[in-house]
Amino acid sequence: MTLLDVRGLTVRTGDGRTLVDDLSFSVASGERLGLIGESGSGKSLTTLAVLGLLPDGMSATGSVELAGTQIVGAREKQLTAVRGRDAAVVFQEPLTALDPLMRVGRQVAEPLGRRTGLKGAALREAVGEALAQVRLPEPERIARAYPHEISGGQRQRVALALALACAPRLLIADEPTTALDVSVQAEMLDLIDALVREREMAVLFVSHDLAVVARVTDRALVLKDGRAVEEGTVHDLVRAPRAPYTRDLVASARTLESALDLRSPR
Ligand SMILES: Nc1ncnc2c1ncn2[C@@H]1O[C@H](COP(=O)(O)OP(=O)(O)OP(=O)(O)O)[C@@H](O)[C@H]1O
Repeated sequence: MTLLDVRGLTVRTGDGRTLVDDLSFSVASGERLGLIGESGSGKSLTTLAVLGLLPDGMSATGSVELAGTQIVGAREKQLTAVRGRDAAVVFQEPLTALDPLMRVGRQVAEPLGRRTGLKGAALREAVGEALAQVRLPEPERIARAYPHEISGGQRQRVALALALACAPRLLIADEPTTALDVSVQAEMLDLIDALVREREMAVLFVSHDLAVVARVTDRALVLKDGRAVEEGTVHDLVRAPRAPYTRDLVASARTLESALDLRSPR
């Protein structure tokens, strides 16, 4: 069943510049799609348009159907119902999702309580479980902490717990590991992979890094200057890229890889 169906999505600025141009793709329930492209290619604007969160002054045309709701032109009330329940997002910078003045546990308790109806001690226990599920050590301590009192990697796990608290059918992850140290990045990717598998969620995974996309998704759409240049399985994109731009992406990912090979014997 198609969960997200994007047809002819175009995003323009108030002064008429086209930033995303006639983009079409779909994600089925439980499927994982990567959006890949260099900085400025329109990946973030695409994810924001999917959630009806475009910045003021920008407008979307075309069609974005998320679990049967048309997002383009939807009223705020409809959008509020869809966000969280049908799709939740993890951004590159976890502080965009977290309130700096609220303890972590309370922030996770809000959506969790709304969805499950739990209160008091039962809700506190569920919050602890939600934090443990994203493999946070000492979940009770983390629950009592303010966002600035925990590490960047821990904050990103909390942001993931927050997104998962609503049990969304689609997880949108927009460069969720780009701001993290390389060692923490790999753990985060494995965590997303495992949680998505357990919960049979669909994923729209955005990254400029082909190696990162390859780790989490099976299929990817390559974006350049707001347009789709190629779509296919990650396997085919890597083995036999058709568009020159995809070839460049694969070549630069390989250059990085071979730099590692050269260094390893030393
Ligand atoms: N609020 C805005 N006002 C005007 N132009 C914008 C705005 N946000 C993004 N853009 C422009 O739209 C284009 C696409 O931006 P977008 O953030 O979607 O790219 P991206 O692929 O996600 O890149 P990055 O990985 O750097 O975030 C870029 O040229 C960017 O400069």
